[in-house]
Amino acid sequence: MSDHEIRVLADEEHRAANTLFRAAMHAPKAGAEDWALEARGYQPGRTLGAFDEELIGTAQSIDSDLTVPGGGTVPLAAVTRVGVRADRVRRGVLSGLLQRQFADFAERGTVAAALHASEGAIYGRFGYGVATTGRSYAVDRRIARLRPEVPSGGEIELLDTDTALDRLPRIYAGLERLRPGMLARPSYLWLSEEPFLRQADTPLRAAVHHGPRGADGYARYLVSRTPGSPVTARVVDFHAATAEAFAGLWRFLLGLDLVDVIETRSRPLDEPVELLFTDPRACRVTGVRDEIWLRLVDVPAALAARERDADPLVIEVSDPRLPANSGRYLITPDEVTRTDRPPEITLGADTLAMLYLGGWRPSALAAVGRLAAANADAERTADRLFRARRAPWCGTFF
Ligand SMILES: CC(=O)SCCNC(=O)CCNC(=O)[C@H](O)C(C)(C)COP(=O)(O)OP(=O)(O)OC[C@H]1O[C@@H](n2cnc3c(N)ncnc32)[C@H](O)[C@@H]1OP(=O)(O)O
Repeated sequence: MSDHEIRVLADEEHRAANTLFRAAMHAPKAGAEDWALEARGYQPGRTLGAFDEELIGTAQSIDSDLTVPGGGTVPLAAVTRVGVRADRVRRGVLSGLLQRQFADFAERGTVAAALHASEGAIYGRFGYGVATTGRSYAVDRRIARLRPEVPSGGEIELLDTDTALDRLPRIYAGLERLRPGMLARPSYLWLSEEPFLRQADTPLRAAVHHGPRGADGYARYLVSRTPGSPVTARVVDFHAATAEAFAGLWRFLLGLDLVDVIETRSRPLDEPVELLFTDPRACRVTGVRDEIWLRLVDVPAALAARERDADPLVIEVSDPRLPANSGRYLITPDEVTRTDRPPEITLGADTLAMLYLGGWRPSALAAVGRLAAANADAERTADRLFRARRAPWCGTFF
Protein backbone atom coordinates (compact mmCIF):
# COMPACT_ATOMS: atom_id res chain seq x y z
CA MET A 1 0.00 0.00 0.00
CA SER A 2 1.31 3.49 -0.79
CA ASP A 3 1.33 6.24 1.77
CA HIS A 4 -1.31 8.68 0.56
CA GLU A 5 -3.92 11.05 1.87
CA ILE A 6 -7.45 11.26 0.50
CA ARG A 7 -9.58 14.38 0.69
CA VAL A 8 -12.44 16.17 -1.07
CA LEU A 9 -11.15 18.53 -3.76
CA ALA A 10 -12.08 22.20 -3.90
CA ASP A 11 -13.74 23.44 -7.10
CA GLU A 12 -10.48 25.02 -8.31
CA GLU A 13 -8.80 21.59 -8.11
CA HIS A 14 -11.31 19.89 -10.43
CA ARG A 15 -9.31 20.67 -13.54
CA ALA A 16 -6.22 18.87 -12.19
CA ALA A 17 -8.43 15.87 -11.37
CA ASN A 18 -9.91 15.98 -14.87
CA THR A 19 -6.44 16.08 -16.44
CA LEU A 20 -5.33 13.15 -14.29
CA PHE A 21 -8.41 11.13 -15.20
CA ARG A 22 -7.98 11.87 -18.90
CA ALA A 23 -4.32 10.85 -18.76
CA ALA A 24 -5.29 7.59 -17.01
CA MET A 25 -7.69 6.94 -19.92
CA HIS A 26 -4.94 7.90 -22.43
CA ALA A 27 -6.91 10.97 -23.51
CA PRO A 28 -5.47 14.46 -24.02
CA LYS A 29 -5.93 17.27 -21.53
CA ALA A 30 -9.15 19.26 -22.11
CA GLY A 31 -8.54 22.52 -23.97
CA ALA A 32 -9.68 25.75 -22.34
CA GLU A 33 -12.96 25.81 -24.28
CA ASP A 34 -13.84 22.18 -23.50
CA TRP A 35 -12.89 22.61 -19.85
CA ALA A 36 -15.16 25.66 -19.54
CA LEU A 37 -18.03 23.30 -20.46
CA GLU A 38 -16.79 20.17 -18.68
CA ALA A 39 -16.18 21.99 -15.37
CA ARG A 40 -19.93 22.53 -15.00
CA GLY A 41 -20.45 18.76 -14.81
CA TYR A 42 -18.59 18.57 -11.49
CA GLN A 43 -20.96 18.56 -8.53
CA PRO A 44 -19.21 20.65 -5.83
CA GLY A 45 -17.75 18.63 -2.97
CA ARG A 46 -18.06 15.28 -4.79
CA THR A 47 -14.61 14.79 -6.29
CA LEU A 48 -12.01 12.99 -4.21
CA GLY A 49 -8.27 13.35 -4.68
CA ALA A 50 -5.51 11.04 -3.44
CA PHE A 51 -2.20 12.75 -2.75
CA ASP A 52 1.32 11.75 -1.88
CA GLU A 53 3.45 14.80 -2.68
CA GLU A 54 0.99 15.60 -5.49
CA LEU A 55 -2.35 14.46 -6.90
CA ILE A 56 -2.07 10.76 -7.84
CA GLY A 57 -5.68 9.56 -8.03
CA THR A 58 -9.25 10.74 -8.27
CA ALA A 59 -12.85 9.53 -8.16
CA GLN A 60 -16.02 11.55 -8.64
CA SER A 61 -19.70 11.00 -7.96
CA ILE A 62 -22.95 12.77 -8.75
CA ASP A 63 -26.22 12.53 -6.81
CA SER A 64 -29.08 10.88 -8.65
CA ASP A 65 -31.98 8.50 -8.06
CA LEU A 66 -32.28 4.93 -9.27
CA THR A 67 -35.54 3.36 -10.42
CA VAL A 68 -35.97 -0.03 -8.74
CA PRO A 69 -38.28 -2.98 -9.52
CA GLY A 70 -41.84 -2.00 -8.65
CA GLY A 71 -41.32 1.60 -9.80
CA GLY A 72 -39.91 3.16 -6.61
CA THR A 73 -36.61 5.01 -6.44
CA VAL A 74 -33.61 5.07 -4.09
CA PRO A 75 -30.89 7.73 -3.70
CA LEU A 76 -28.00 6.81 -5.94
CA ALA A 77 -24.41 7.98 -6.38
CA ALA A 78 -23.36 7.89 -10.04
CA VAL A 79 -19.63 7.16 -9.81
CA THR A 80 -17.42 8.37 -12.62
CA ARG A 81 -14.02 9.77 -13.65
CA VAL A 82 -12.00 7.26 -11.62
CA GLY A 83 -8.28 7.22 -12.38
CA VAL A 84 -4.89 6.66 -10.78
CA ARG A 85 -1.64 8.04 -12.15
CA ALA A 86 0.11 5.35 -14.19
CA ASP A 87 3.24 5.46 -11.99
CA ARG A 88 1.21 4.90 -8.80
CA VAL A 89 -1.11 2.01 -9.77
CA ARG A 90 -1.47 -1.25 -7.79
CA ARG A 91 -0.59 0.37 -4.48
CA GLY A 92 -4.09 0.60 -3.06
CA VAL A 93 -4.97 4.12 -4.28
CA LEU A 94 -8.24 3.08 -5.94
CA SER A 95 -9.09 0.93 -2.90
CA GLY A 96 -8.63 3.97 -0.65
CA LEU A 97 -10.74 6.21 -2.91
CA LEU A 98 -13.64 3.76 -3.15
CA GLN A 99 -13.59 3.00 0.57
CA ARG A 100 -13.76 6.73 1.29
CA GLN A 101 -16.64 7.07 -1.17
CA PHE A 102 -18.54 4.29 0.61
CA ALA A 103 -18.11 6.04 3.97
CA ASP A 104 -19.32 9.34 2.43
CA PHE A 105 -22.26 7.66 0.71
CA ALA A 106 -23.35 5.87 3.89
CA GLU A 107 -23.20 9.14 5.80
CA ARG A 108 -25.28 10.95 3.16
CA GLY A 109 -28.01 8.27 3.15
CA THR A 110 -27.13 7.09 -0.35
CA VAL A 111 -28.64 3.64 -0.84
CA ALA A 112 -26.75 2.50 -3.95
CA ALA A 113 -23.87 3.46 -6.22
CA ALA A 114 -23.48 2.68 -9.91
CA LEU A 115 -20.74 2.99 -12.50
CA HIS A 116 -19.74 2.06 -16.02
CA ALA A 117 -16.54 0.01 -15.75
CA SER A 118 -13.59 0.55 -18.06
CA GLU A 119 -12.57 -3.08 -17.44
CA GLY A 120 -14.51 -6.05 -16.09
CA ALA A 121 -11.98 -7.26 -13.51
CA ILE A 122 -11.76 -4.14 -11.32
CA TYR A 123 -14.94 -3.53 -9.36
CA GLY A 124 -16.31 -6.91 -8.19
CA ARG A 125 -13.90 -6.97 -5.24
CA PHE A 126 -15.48 -3.73 -4.01
CA GLY A 127 -18.99 -5.22 -3.91
CA TYR A 128 -20.10 -3.95 -7.32
CA GLY A 129 -21.91 -6.45 -9.56
CA VAL A 130 -23.08 -6.36 -13.18
CA ALA A 131 -26.72 -5.35 -12.73
CA THR A 132 -27.71 -4.55 -16.31
CA THR A 133 -26.58 -5.78 -19.71
CA GLY A 134 -26.77 -3.96 -23.01
CA ARG A 135 -27.13 -5.21 -26.57
CA SER A 136 -25.58 -3.28 -29.44
CA TYR A 137 -26.74 -3.62 -33.01
CA ALA A 138 -26.51 -2.27 -36.52
CA VAL A 139 -29.55 -1.92 -38.76
CA ASP A 140 -28.87 -2.05 -42.49
CA ARG A 141 -31.13 0.71 -43.72
CA ARG A 142 -30.76 -0.47 -47.30
CA ILE A 143 -32.65 -3.72 -46.60
CA ALA A 144 -34.70 -2.85 -43.50
CA ARG A 145 -38.42 -2.66 -44.37
CA LEU A 146 -40.98 -2.14 -41.63
CA ARG A 147 -43.62 -4.84 -41.26
CA PRO A 148 -47.14 -3.62 -42.11
CA GLU A 149 -48.50 -4.00 -38.57
CA VAL A 150 -45.83 -1.72 -37.04
CA PRO A 151 -47.58 1.35 -35.54
CA SER A 152 -47.25 4.51 -37.60
CA GLY A 153 -46.28 6.71 -34.66
CA GLY A 154 -46.93 10.40 -34.09
CA GLU A 155 -45.20 13.61 -35.17
CA ILE A 156 -41.41 13.94 -35.12
CA GLU A 157 -39.79 17.26 -34.32
CA LEU A 158 -36.09 17.79 -35.01
CA LEU A 159 -34.28 20.01 -32.47
CA ASP A 160 -31.09 21.97 -32.92
CA THR A 161 -28.39 21.67 -30.24
CA ASP A 162 -29.42 24.67 -28.14
CA THR A 163 -33.09 23.72 -28.15
CA ALA A 164 -32.16 20.09 -27.35
CA LEU A 165 -30.07 21.21 -24.37
CA ASP A 166 -32.96 23.29 -23.15
CA ARG A 167 -35.81 20.80 -23.68
CA LEU A 168 -34.41 17.27 -23.45
CA PRO A 169 -33.77 17.35 -19.68
CA ARG A 170 -37.47 17.99 -19.09
CA ILE A 171 -38.56 15.40 -21.64
CA TYR A 172 -36.18 12.80 -20.16
CA ALA A 173 -37.51 13.56 -16.65
CA GLY A 174 -40.88 12.25 -17.85
CA LEU A 175 -39.25 9.02 -19.10
CA GLU A 176 -36.71 8.23 -16.36
CA ARG A 177 -38.78 5.58 -14.61
CA LEU A 178 -39.67 3.39 -17.58
CA ARG A 179 -37.45 0.53 -16.39
CA PRO A 180 -35.58 -0.61 -13.29
CA GLY A 181 -32.01 0.61 -13.61
CA MET A 182 -32.87 3.99 -15.09
CA LEU A 183 -31.50 7.12 -13.44
CA ALA A 184 -32.71 10.59 -12.78
CA ARG A 185 -30.39 12.87 -14.73
CA PRO A 186 -29.44 15.84 -12.56
CA SER A 187 -28.10 18.94 -14.30
CA TYR A 188 -24.51 17.77 -13.67
CA LEU A 189 -25.09 14.71 -15.87
CA TRP A 190 -26.51 16.81 -18.69
CA LEU A 191 -23.73 19.37 -18.30
CA SER A 192 -21.11 16.58 -18.43
CA GLU A 193 -22.54 15.74 -21.84
CA GLU A 194 -22.50 19.22 -23.25
CA PRO A 195 -19.01 19.18 -24.79
CA PHE A 196 -20.04 16.02 -26.63
CA LEU A 197 -23.35 17.53 -27.70
CA ARG A 198 -21.54 20.49 -29.15
CA GLN A 199 -18.99 18.56 -31.20
CA ALA A 200 -18.68 20.79 -34.23
CA ASP A 201 -17.56 18.23 -36.83
CA THR A 202 -20.43 15.75 -36.27
CA PRO A 203 -23.41 17.71 -34.96
CA LEU A 204 -25.69 15.75 -32.70
CA ARG A 205 -29.33 15.72 -33.73
CA ALA A 206 -32.32 15.18 -31.48
CA ALA A 207 -35.62 13.87 -32.83
CA VAL A 208 -38.54 14.18 -30.41
CA HIS A 209 -41.66 12.05 -30.79
CA HIS A 210 -44.99 13.66 -29.94
CA GLY A 211 -47.85 11.34 -28.97
CA PRO A 212 -51.41 12.24 -27.93
CA ARG A 213 -50.18 13.48 -24.52
CA GLY A 214 -47.10 15.38 -25.70
CA ALA A 215 -43.43 14.46 -25.99
CA ASP A 216 -43.11 10.76 -25.14
CA GLY A 217 -39.75 9.78 -26.61
CA TYR A 218 -36.65 10.99 -28.36
CA ALA A 219 -33.58 9.78 -30.23
CA ARG A 220 -30.26 11.60 -30.24
CA TYR A 221 -27.96 10.61 -33.07
CA LEU A 222 -25.01 11.75 -35.08
CA VAL A 223 -24.19 10.89 -38.65
CA SER A 224 -20.62 10.11 -39.65
CA ARG A 225 -19.49 10.19 -43.27
CA THR A 226 -16.05 8.67 -43.73
CA PRO A 227 -14.93 8.25 -47.35
CA GLY A 228 -14.99 4.57 -48.29
CA SER A 229 -17.23 3.54 -45.34
CA PRO A 230 -20.99 3.24 -45.13
CA VAL A 231 -22.66 6.43 -43.92
CA THR A 232 -23.64 5.64 -40.33
CA ALA A 233 -26.17 7.22 -38.01
CA ARG A 234 -25.04 6.46 -34.46
CA VAL A 235 -27.89 6.61 -31.95
CA VAL A 236 -26.49 7.64 -28.57
CA ASP A 237 -29.61 8.25 -26.48
CA PHE A 238 -33.04 6.76 -27.20
CA HIS A 239 -36.09 6.50 -24.96
CA ALA A 240 -39.69 5.73 -25.82
CA ALA A 241 -42.59 5.59 -23.38
CA THR A 242 -45.01 3.86 -25.77
CA ALA A 243 -45.03 1.36 -28.63
CA GLU A 244 -46.05 4.23 -30.94
CA ALA A 245 -43.08 6.36 -29.87
CA PHE A 246 -40.69 3.41 -30.30
CA ALA A 247 -42.01 2.64 -33.80
CA GLY A 248 -42.32 6.31 -34.75
CA LEU A 249 -38.72 7.06 -33.85
CA TRP A 250 -37.46 4.00 -35.74
CA ARG A 251 -39.59 4.98 -38.73
CA PHE A 252 -37.94 8.40 -38.63
CA LEU A 253 -34.40 6.95 -38.37
CA LEU A 254 -35.07 4.61 -41.27
CA GLY A 255 -36.23 7.59 -43.31
CA LEU A 256 -32.92 9.46 -42.95
CA ASP A 257 -31.72 10.12 -46.46
CA LEU A 258 -28.15 9.22 -47.46
CA VAL A 259 -27.69 6.95 -44.41
CA ASP A 260 -26.65 3.31 -44.95
CA VAL A 261 -26.49 1.93 -41.41
CA ILE A 262 -28.08 2.84 -38.09
CA GLU A 263 -26.00 1.79 -35.10
CA THR A 264 -27.12 1.74 -31.50
CA ARG A 265 -25.11 0.78 -28.45
CA SER A 266 -26.03 -0.86 -25.18
CA ARG A 267 -29.79 -1.17 -25.60
CA PRO A 268 -32.17 -3.16 -23.33
CA LEU A 269 -31.98 -6.91 -23.90
CA ASP A 270 -35.73 -7.22 -24.50
CA GLU A 271 -36.06 -4.34 -26.98
CA PRO A 272 -37.65 -5.93 -30.08
CA VAL A 273 -35.91 -3.94 -32.82
CA GLU A 274 -35.39 -6.89 -35.19
CA LEU A 275 -39.11 -7.64 -34.99
CA LEU A 276 -39.91 -4.32 -36.64
CA PHE A 277 -38.55 -5.59 -39.97
CA THR A 278 -39.84 -7.94 -42.65
CA ASP A 279 -36.35 -9.46 -42.59
CA PRO A 280 -35.20 -9.61 -38.94
CA ARG A 281 -31.61 -10.04 -40.15
CA ALA A 282 -31.66 -6.41 -41.25
CA CYS A 283 -30.78 -5.94 -37.58
CA ARG A 284 -27.40 -7.48 -36.74
CA VAL A 285 -26.35 -7.83 -33.11
CA THR A 286 -22.82 -6.47 -32.83
CA GLY A 287 -22.21 -7.04 -29.14
CA VAL A 288 -23.66 -7.86 -25.72
CA ARG A 289 -21.88 -6.45 -22.68
CA ASP A 290 -22.21 -5.40 -19.07
CA GLU A 291 -23.86 -1.99 -18.84
CA ILE A 292 -23.96 -0.70 -15.25
CA TRP A 293 -22.28 -2.13 -12.18
CA LEU A 294 -24.31 -1.63 -9.03
CA ARG A 295 -23.19 -1.44 -5.39
CA LEU A 296 -25.77 -1.65 -2.61
CA VAL A 297 -24.51 0.76 0.04
CA ASP A 298 -27.47 0.18 2.38
CA VAL A 299 -28.71 -3.37 1.84
CA PRO A 300 -31.81 -3.29 4.10
CA ALA A 301 -32.99 0.06 2.64
CA ALA A 302 -32.41 -1.22 -0.90
CA LEU A 303 -34.34 -4.45 -0.27
CA ALA A 304 -37.19 -2.56 1.39
CA ALA A 305 -37.51 -0.19 -1.60
CA ARG A 306 -38.00 -2.83 -4.31
CA GLU A 307 -41.10 -4.98 -4.90
CA ARG A 308 -41.05 -8.29 -3.01
CA ASP A 309 -43.85 -10.38 -4.48
CA ALA A 310 -42.82 -13.86 -3.26
CA ASP A 311 -43.00 -16.20 -0.26
CA PRO A 312 -40.88 -15.19 2.74
CA LEU A 313 -37.18 -15.85 2.22
CA VAL A 314 -34.14 -15.60 4.52
CA ILE A 315 -30.94 -14.46 2.83
CA GLU A 316 -27.51 -14.17 4.38
CA VAL A 317 -25.30 -11.43 2.92
CA SER A 318 -21.57 -11.13 3.46
CA ASP A 319 -20.05 -7.71 2.83
CA PRO A 320 -16.48 -7.35 4.15
CA ARG A 321 -16.07 -3.81 2.70
CA LEU A 322 -19.30 -2.48 4.27
CA PRO A 323 -19.73 -4.83 7.27
CA ALA A 324 -22.90 -3.05 8.46
CA ASN A 325 -24.64 -4.80 5.54
CA SER A 326 -23.52 -8.30 6.58
CA GLY A 327 -26.12 -10.48 8.22
CA ARG A 328 -29.39 -12.31 7.69
CA TYR A 329 -32.52 -10.69 6.36
CA LEU A 330 -36.07 -12.02 6.37
CA ILE A 331 -37.71 -10.69 3.21
CA THR A 332 -41.51 -10.74 3.00
CA PRO A 333 -43.98 -8.77 0.87
CA ASP A 334 -44.64 -6.53 3.89
CA GLU A 335 -41.20 -5.88 5.30
CA VAL A 336 -37.48 -6.60 5.43
CA THR A 337 -36.13 -7.38 8.91
CA ARG A 338 -32.92 -8.70 10.44
CA THR A 339 -33.31 -12.28 11.64
CA ASP A 340 -31.48 -15.17 13.33
CA ARG A 341 -33.33 -17.78 11.30
CA PRO A 342 -31.18 -20.16 9.22
CA PRO A 343 -30.39 -18.75 5.78
CA GLU A 344 -32.05 -20.19 2.67
CA ILE A 345 -29.84 -18.20 0.26
CA THR A 346 -26.23 -17.23 1.07
CA LEU A 347 -24.45 -14.71 -1.12
CA GLY A 348 -21.94 -11.85 -1.29
CA ALA A 349 -22.85 -8.17 -1.65
CA ASP A 350 -21.67 -8.17 -5.29
CA THR A 351 -24.01 -11.06 -6.17
CA LEU A 352 -26.94 -9.41 -4.40
CA ALA A 353 -26.26 -6.28 -6.49
CA MET A 354 -26.43 -8.43 -9.64
CA LEU A 355 -29.85 -9.76 -8.60
CA TYR A 356 -31.27 -6.55 -7.28
CA LEU A 357 -32.67 -5.03 -10.51
CA GLY A 358 -33.75 -8.40 -11.93
CA GLY A 359 -30.99 -8.78 -14.50
CA TRP A 360 -30.02 -12.33 -13.46
CA ARG A 361 -31.91 -15.31 -12.10
CA PRO A 362 -30.67 -16.55 -8.72
CA SER A 363 -30.81 -20.14 -10.04
CA ALA A 364 -28.43 -19.16 -12.87
CA LEU A 365 -26.03 -17.59 -10.40
CA ALA A 366 -26.29 -20.69 -8.17
CA ALA A 367 -25.35 -22.81 -11.18
CA VAL A 368 -22.01 -21.00 -11.45
CA GLY A 369 -21.36 -20.98 -7.71
CA ARG A 370 -22.12 -17.30 -7.10
CA LEU A 371 -24.71 -18.08 -4.44
CA ALA A 372 -25.72 -21.07 -2.32
CA ALA A 373 -29.34 -22.17 -1.93
CA ALA A 374 -30.35 -24.41 0.99
CA ASN A 375 -32.79 -26.34 -1.25
CA ALA A 376 -34.72 -26.23 -4.52
CA ASP A 377 -37.69 -24.43 -2.92
CA ALA A 378 -35.44 -21.63 -1.72
CA GLU A 379 -34.00 -21.27 -5.21
CA ARG A 380 -37.49 -21.12 -6.74
CA THR A 381 -38.63 -18.50 -4.22
CA ALA A 382 -35.51 -16.43 -4.90
CA ASP A 383 -36.15 -16.67 -8.65
CA ARG A 384 -39.65 -15.33 -8.10
CA LEU A 385 -38.54 -12.61 -5.68
CA PHE A 386 -35.84 -11.23 -8.01
CA ARG A 387 -37.58 -11.70 -11.34
CA ALA A 388 -37.90 -8.77 -13.76
CA ARG A 389 -41.06 -7.78 -15.65
CA ARG A 390 -38.88 -5.82 -18.09
CA ALA A 391 -35.16 -6.22 -18.63
CA PRO A 392 -33.44 -3.74 -16.36
CA TRP A 393 -31.44 -1.11 -18.18
CA CYS A 394 -29.86 2.22 -17.37
CA GLY A 395 -29.54 4.03 -20.72
CA THR A 396 -27.48 6.89 -19.28
CA PHE A 397 -23.76 7.14 -19.80
CA PHE A 398 -21.77 8.88 -17.05
C1 LIG B 1 -16.03 4.33 -13.16
C2 LIG B 1 -14.86 4.66 -14.02
O1 LIG B 1 -14.46 5.78 -14.08
S1 LIG B 1 -14.09 3.41 -14.86
C3 LIG B 1 -12.48 4.05 -15.26
C4 LIG B 1 -11.43 3.45 -14.39
N1 LIG B 1 -10.15 4.04 -14.77
C5 LIG B 1 -9.32 3.47 -15.67
O2 LIG B 1 -9.55 2.39 -16.20
C6 LIG B 1 -8.09 4.27 -16.00
C7 LIG B 1 -6.83 3.40 -16.04
N2 LIG B 1 -6.61 2.66 -14.81
C8 LIG B 1 -6.41 3.23 -13.60
O3 LIG B 1 -6.49 4.44 -13.42
C9 LIG B 1 -6.11 2.32 -12.44
O4 LIG B 1 -5.34 1.22 -12.87
C10 LIG B 1 -7.36 1.77 -11.71
C11 LIG B 1 -8.21 2.93 -11.22
C12 LIG B 1 -8.20 0.91 -12.62
C13 LIG B 1 -6.91 0.92 -10.53
O5 LIG B 1 -6.26 1.73 -9.57
P1 LIG B 1 -5.18 1.09 -8.55
O6 LIG B 1 -4.81 2.19 -7.59
O7 LIG B 1 -4.10 0.45 -9.31
O8 LIG B 1 -6.03 0.00 -7.80
P2 LIG B 1 -5.64 -0.69 -6.42
O9 LIG B 1 -4.15 -0.69 -6.26
O10 LIG B 1 -6.42 -0.07 -5.31
O11 LIG B 1 -6.15 -2.15 -6.71
C14 LIG B 1 -7.11 -2.80 -5.92
C15 LIG B 1 -7.22 -4.22 -6.40
O12 LIG B 1 -7.78 -4.21 -7.72
C16 LIG B 1 -6.89 -4.89 -8.63
N3 LIG B 1 -6.94 -4.14 -9.90
C17 LIG B 1 -6.77 -2.82 -10.04
N4 LIG B 1 -6.89 -2.49 -11.34
C18 LIG B 1 -7.12 -3.63 -12.02
C19 LIG B 1 -7.31 -3.93 -13.38
N5 LIG B 1 -7.29 -2.95 -14.31
N6 LIG B 1 -7.56 -5.21 -13.71
C20 LIG B 1 -7.56 -6.18 -12.77
N7 LIG B 1 -7.38 -5.96 -11.43
C21 LIG B 1 -7.16 -4.69 -11.08
C22 LIG B 1 -5.54 -4.79 -7.98
O13 LIG B 1 -4.67 -5.79 -8.43
C23 LIG B 1 -5.88 -4.95 -6.52
O14 LIG B 1 -6.12 -6.33 -6.23
P3 LIG B 1 -5.94 -6.95 -4.76
O15 LIG B 1 -6.98 -6.28 -3.91
O16 LIG B 1 -6.16 -8.39 -4.98
O17 LIG B 1 -4.55 -6.56 -4.36
